[in-house]
Amino acid sequence: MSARMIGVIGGSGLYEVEGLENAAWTHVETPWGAPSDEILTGQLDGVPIAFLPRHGRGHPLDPGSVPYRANIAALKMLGVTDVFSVSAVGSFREAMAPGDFVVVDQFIDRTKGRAPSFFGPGCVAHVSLAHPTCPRLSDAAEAGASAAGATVHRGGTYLAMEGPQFSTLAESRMYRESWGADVIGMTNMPEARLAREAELCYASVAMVTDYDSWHPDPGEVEVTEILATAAANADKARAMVRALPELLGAQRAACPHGCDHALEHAILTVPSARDAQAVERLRTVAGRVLD
Ligand SMILES: CSC[C@H]1O[C@H](OP(=O)(O)O)[C@H](O)[C@@H]1O
Ligand SMILES: Nc1ncnc2[nH]cnc12
Repeated sequence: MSARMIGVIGGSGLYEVEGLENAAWTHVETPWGAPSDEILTGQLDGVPIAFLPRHGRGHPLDPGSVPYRANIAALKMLGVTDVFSVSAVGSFREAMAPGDFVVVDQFIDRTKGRAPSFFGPGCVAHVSLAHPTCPRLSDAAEAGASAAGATVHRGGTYLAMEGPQFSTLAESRMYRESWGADVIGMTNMPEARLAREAELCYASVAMVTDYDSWHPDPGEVEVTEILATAAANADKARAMVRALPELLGAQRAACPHGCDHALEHAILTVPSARDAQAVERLRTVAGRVLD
């Protein structure tokens, strides 16, 4: 067993959490720059917790400008072991209605030009991403969201689009009918990839805010509708976060799904061929396998 620290990345409509003991906003600098904002640290029920608003307080960052590598690296550097990502999404399924929560388990990545990896020239690694979310954390997310009174759907495929514009009607129909996506958003990729590379357990809680553009009613996505639904959901999201420490506990057994050992056999570059600067940067997220 080892000490647990819960990380929460808050999406559109969730810019802070309440009730933390010893709450403090902390600046963290990483080899990949500064994260989206300062990180709110403290304890809930005796469990250390770190909260990061993905778009920054006041929402200055669009989905393509979010510093995904710095965000994940900063959480790792603070000692976070388990990451809950909270996001606003459009729904491709009638049954996943605005206001519902979906505990996502798969992704389709349609983002463009975002740095997808901590690794690269000088230190090459290939981690498995067949199962990009952690079932143990997803169990806790599902239980926490249910306890918060949300209607929760367990499992779903999140299509990550580049944005910032919403999808065309043709894209929306294709993602829904041909690609089998269940929800759509703009931020869970490369976030989930990077969490895996940093050996962090990662669960994604998607809060449905709209039916994207495939649905005849209303037939268009309006950001005002999204923000109104996200604001109405924010209390449930905060209640879910408050439930997590008790559900998970302060001590953590190794992940039965191997998230915390994802890099075990992933680094291909032999020590003698590694770039010293790349390795120095990587120590913050992959020190376990580099030291
Ligand atoms: C506010 S509308 C679009 C915006 O909302 C979602 O943000 P997040 O995933 O951080 O909750 C979506 O991905 C877009 O960034
Ligand atoms: N319909 C939608 N498309 C992309 N991102 C979203 N976030 C919330 N609703 C969305």
